[in-house]
Order: sequence, then structure tokens, then C-alpha cells
Amino acid sequence: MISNAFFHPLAPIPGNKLIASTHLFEGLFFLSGRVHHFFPLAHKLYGKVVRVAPNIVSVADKDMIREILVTTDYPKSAVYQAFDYDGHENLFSARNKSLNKNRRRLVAPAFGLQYLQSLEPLIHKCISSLLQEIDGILDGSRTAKNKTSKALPPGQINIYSFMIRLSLDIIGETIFGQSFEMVKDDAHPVPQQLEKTIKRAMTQALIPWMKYVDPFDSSFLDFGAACVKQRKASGEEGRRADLLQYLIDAQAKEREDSDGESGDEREDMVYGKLTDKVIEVEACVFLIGGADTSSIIMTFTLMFLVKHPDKLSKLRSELDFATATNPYGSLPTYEQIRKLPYLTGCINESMRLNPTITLGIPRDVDEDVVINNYYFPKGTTLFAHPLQLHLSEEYFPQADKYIPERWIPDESPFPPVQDFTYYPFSAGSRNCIGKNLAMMELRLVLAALILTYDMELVPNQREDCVQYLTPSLATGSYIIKMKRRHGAQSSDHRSCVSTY
Ligand code: HEM
Repeated sequence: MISNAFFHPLAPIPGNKLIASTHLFEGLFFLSGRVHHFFPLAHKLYGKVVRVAPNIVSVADKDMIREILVTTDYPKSAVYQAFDYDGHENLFSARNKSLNKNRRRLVAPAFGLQYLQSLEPLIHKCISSLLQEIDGILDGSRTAKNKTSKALPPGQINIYSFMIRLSLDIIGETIFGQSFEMVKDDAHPVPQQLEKTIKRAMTQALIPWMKYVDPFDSSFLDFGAACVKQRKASGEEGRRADLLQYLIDAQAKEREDSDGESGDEREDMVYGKLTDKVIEVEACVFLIGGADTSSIIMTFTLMFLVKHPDKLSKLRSELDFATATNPYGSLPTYEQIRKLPYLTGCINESMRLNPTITLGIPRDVDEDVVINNYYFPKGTTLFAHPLQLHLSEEYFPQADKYIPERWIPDESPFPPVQDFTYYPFSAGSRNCIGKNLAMMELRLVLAALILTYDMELVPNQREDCVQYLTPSLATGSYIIKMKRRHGAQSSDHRSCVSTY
């Protein structure tokens, strides 16, 4: 410990010598689920570059973050190994840059705006089901399914529980071609397996020998495998416009062009071939990447809006205007709301104040380097910490305030937001591949809820988060008072503009 604290090549970097001399504190902070409190405190005390463990440095400097994530684009840290499935690197976990590049090249078109359009009816279907459930609870014809929701007074809805269940259903529909029916029943086993898988991976990322205590459990992957098998077996009749179909079609094309697999699984993976295993694993990775992230951002945005009724009412006016010609009771189409500036501003501002990346984004230094006069030997892990930029007065005046107008040049009281100060979806070659799908989901869900219900704050609720991979509300609950808007018809009569 003394050697780590005083004689290590990273010893000159500011930080608490005791904390920096061992992995113990970092491990404890992570396992407590409260590590997101530790990093801001460390930066407040020691500045923009802080050593937090023997070989780990947290970086909150704008130019250095750009260098780490975008310019040099350092490889993902070895901690991502914990997210390999069954020994397979995947889109999210790959440290091997060429594997990731090949894999992204194959799946990227599935996240392009054109293909995403075909997913809109599937998202609408899930939203309709959500509105039906909320209506049912509000009019007393349905009982709340989640246990924290059951004891609520009339007119109050646990919106966090609904957002978690809705985003699982949306991922189920858009990736696997089947909703988990979590909004309706809250009973499917896969979401629980998913939670277990993420917790196991996070523990093993910190304590690698835990893999011997809590070995790989394939139940989560078995679901993906069954979906692929079932879809292939159902042939032309089973075709659906979803991401699984996209991957299966891409595989068929690859095989047709006689550019298919060699038969050697490892070799096929390195060259980015779409084997069945790859399809199964990547579909499950999308579930990990897309469920908890979208649900917490939707919840945070609604939380900000009910706390700022003036902003909520401004957003509603924008949405009412954009959808004024819709048939009575129909859901907004993506085309109608995609470019609405205030809706985008409300979401951006929510992800600025409460992004999912509060743990930092870890990258490994693969050769000795000097960045901004700091020397980092090969093997250093740099945690890029964009949250510190998001909350900095230097880049975001009145940084602690929810001001969606700052994202609209004509309305902003501040200078334009600078490039490389805002990273809700990370940046560089490993940015979020699901960004377009996420933004589509966020816009469609928030617009539907705001157009359909009056919402009001229920004061004095706990809002603290625990964070393993992504943040979640510690109580599993956020309650909002909701009432059907005057004139908005019941969802039983609701029809979608697009058909499904
Ligand atoms: C609001 C919702 C979302 C947010 C805030 C978000 C944020 C992020 C961030 C910050 C990263 C970088 C993580 C890192 O480097 O450790 C990332 C990566 C990733 N995201 Fe998302 N994400 C969202 C939704 C989605 C969706 C809907 C999907 C897929 C269906 C998805 C799939 C992925 C994948 C596969 C990666 C890894 C990409 C790579 O390393 O090449 N995400 N996301």
C-alpha cells in the first residue's frame, strides 16, 4: 500500500493517498451502489484529474475526455470482460476494436432512422397497453400489479414502475418480436434474469474471482436462443418487422453471398460473422443496453416536468399544436413529434442533469502516454467522467436548474451549448448504437403520456438512486397524480394512426 501510495508512477496525481493505495475502497463504493456520490466528491476535493485506486484515474476535464473517448478513442477497459456471455465478447463488452467495428457495421443499419420507422407500430402497441392499464387503475376497473403501487390512494400512479415495465415490453417487441407483457402482468421471468445477470456482471467486474462463486448462468441467453430458433422455424409466416428479423435476414444474405461462417466459432466471431450464437448474444445485449436506460430517463424527465408545471404546460402546448389534426384519441406519430424543439430540449436537459453514466466511462491506456501533462503508464484505467461537465457552470450556466430552453438557440438565455460538453450516449467509436431507437421511444412515450393525462407532483418522496450499471430509484417507486385530460378519450377507444 505504501508503495502504491508514494512510489507508483501515478503517485503524483492528486487524490486521497489511502483510497488510491488499494482497490478496497473503490470495490466497497461500487458494491454499495452509491459510487455516484464518491466521484463528484473526489473531483470537488482534488480537481479535474483524481487518482481513485492504484491504477485508476477519474477524469473530468473537457479536453482530456474528448481525447480519451473520441480523438485517441482508447479501448474499453478490461472490466467489461464481466459482460462477455459464455466467453463471447459482444458489442457492448468487446475490448477488441476490430471485432466491435465489424459487429457494429453489421447491426448499425438496424438502428438507422429508416429501419426504425418500421418499429413505430410496435412501440405504439406497447404504449396503448400502458394507457389502458393506467386508465383502468384511475377508473378503478383494474388493480395495480406492482406491489409498491397497490396501496396508493385513488388518482396516484407509480410511474417509475410503469416505465420500467413499459421499456421492457418495448425492447421485447422491437428486438425479440414478443412483448414481455410486463405492463399487464408484471410476471415474465426474463426481466428478473436480466437483473441478476447485470448484478452478477457488475460484481465480477470488481471482484473477478466471484465468477467461481457465482458462475455463468445461461438462462438469460436461453431466452434469446429460443427466440432465434422459433423465428427461424416459423419461416416466411413468422416474419416480423423487428431487430431480430433484421439480424436473421442479414445472416441469410451473408450466407447467400457465400461469405458465411467458416465453422470455427472463434474465427467467425473475430471476423464479425453473424452466427446464430452472435445473433442470440447481441439480441440479449440490446435488452441489457436498452431497458433500464430508457426507463430511468423517461422517469427522470417526468419528475422534472411535474416539478416545473410551467415547463410541462409549455411542452403540452407544443404537442397539442403538433398533433391538432389527428383523429380524436390517436397516438402521435413519430413524424409529428421527431423534430419538436421543446420536447427534445426537455429530454436533453433531463439527461444532462441525470445521465445514466454517473459511474464514468472506463477506458484502458494501451501504451505509456502523456495527456495534458499527466503521465499515464500502460495499464492505467481512465474513467472519463462527463457528468462533471454536465454539471459545470463553465459550460452550463445555472447548471443545477432544469432549463430545457438552453437547448433551443432562439429561446436560450445562454450562449450555445459547446461541442464535447454533453455525453448522454457517450461518444467516439463506442457511443450508444441504440441512440436513435432510445430517442424515438422517449419522445413517443412522453408525448403520449403528456397528451393524455394531467399530471401533478406528489411532494416529499425519496428520490435517491442506487447505481450498479445504470441508476435506479432506491425505493423502486415514483408517484405522480394523474387524471385523464378533459376531452382525451379513454384508451379502450384509442386507435393508432399507424396500423399494427
Ligand atoms: C435513454 C436510453 C439510453 C442511454 C442513455 C444509453 C446510453 C449509452 C451509453 C452512455 C453507452 C456507452 C457505455 C459505455 O461505453 O460503457 C451506451 C452503449 C451502448 N448502448 Fe445505449 N443507451 C440507451 C439506450 C439504448 C438502447 C435502446 C439500446 C439497444 C436497443 C442500446 C444499446 C447499446 C449498446 C449495444 C451499447 C454498446 C456500444 C458499443 O460499445 O459499441 N442503448 N449506451
